[in-house]
Amino acid sequence: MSHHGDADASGPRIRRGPQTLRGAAAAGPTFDQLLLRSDDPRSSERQSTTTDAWRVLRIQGEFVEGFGALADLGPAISVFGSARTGPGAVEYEQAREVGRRLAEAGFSVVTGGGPGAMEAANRGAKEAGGLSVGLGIELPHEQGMNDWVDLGVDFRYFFVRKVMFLKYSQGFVVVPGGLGTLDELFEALTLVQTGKVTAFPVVLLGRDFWGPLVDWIRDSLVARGMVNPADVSLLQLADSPEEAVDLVLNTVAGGRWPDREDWDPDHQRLTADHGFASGDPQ
Ligand SMILES: CC(C)=CCNc1ncnc2c1ncn2[C@@H]1O[C@H](COP(=O)(O)O)[C@@H](O)[C@H]1O
Repeated sequence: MSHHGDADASGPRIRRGPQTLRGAAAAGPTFDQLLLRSDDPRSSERQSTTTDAWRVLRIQGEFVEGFGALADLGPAISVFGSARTGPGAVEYEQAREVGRRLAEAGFSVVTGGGPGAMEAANRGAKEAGGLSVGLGIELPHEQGMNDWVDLGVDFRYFFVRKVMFLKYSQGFVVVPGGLGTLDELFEALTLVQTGKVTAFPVVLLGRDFWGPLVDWIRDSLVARGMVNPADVSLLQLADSPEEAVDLVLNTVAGGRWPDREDWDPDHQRLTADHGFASGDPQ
């Protein structure tokens, strides 16, 4: 599935939806770039309106494809982390162990499908015989889905993809990462804080890395009344992959790890005796 090396042979490539573009053809923008750029005020408004109306249909289609591909996923946990954490790094091995332990517990492992910590978690899941899922994103000069993804879905739009992480997993494990990782982490926290999703565990693996952020949230944001103290308790810190997986699964399961019998496929959630409400963003 990987196309590593292609870029060296024929120059950088970009993916635009189903298209792979190289050379002169790769000069164009991605779908996200097209959507998010402001209109040139001199261009005709009518043309922009027409283009965006069509774009809405494409966005709808992307939701339909994503929902269709993931509907039968079963219990799943998403793992987020840096795209730049390479094999051999402590964080890479930790993400791999998280993937492995989740798979051994019967959970599918969902990542952004890219390199680094995403690849590591997919790898751990696949090595343990679990279902390894990648929700990829079209990025300029992106390398493509990592080799350890069994079920891969590529998205053109970041926001559509983010809905999929929330809707089809019952908790997040977050290993060290940068802006992309922080975005995914804070989106989950905001949705829980505002009641858009409930009972959604978020576990941060790596106390040294995440501790100062959690301290800042508590000492600065909570102290100034900008964050409700109860919402900080949504964040759980873990020192090891084993602890991270225990924390996320115990929270999902209300103390007992679920198995497939406990899964209600019609509602994409664990059955009521687990106390698991919904991972479905409104
Ligand atoms: C080497 C490189 C930048 C590759 C980019 N390739 C990517 N492919 C898929 N998801 C990604 C990629 N970059 C960022 N993300 C998303 O943002 C998070 C990582 O961003 P960051 O490296 O922490 O900020 C991941 O959990 C993933 O969901």
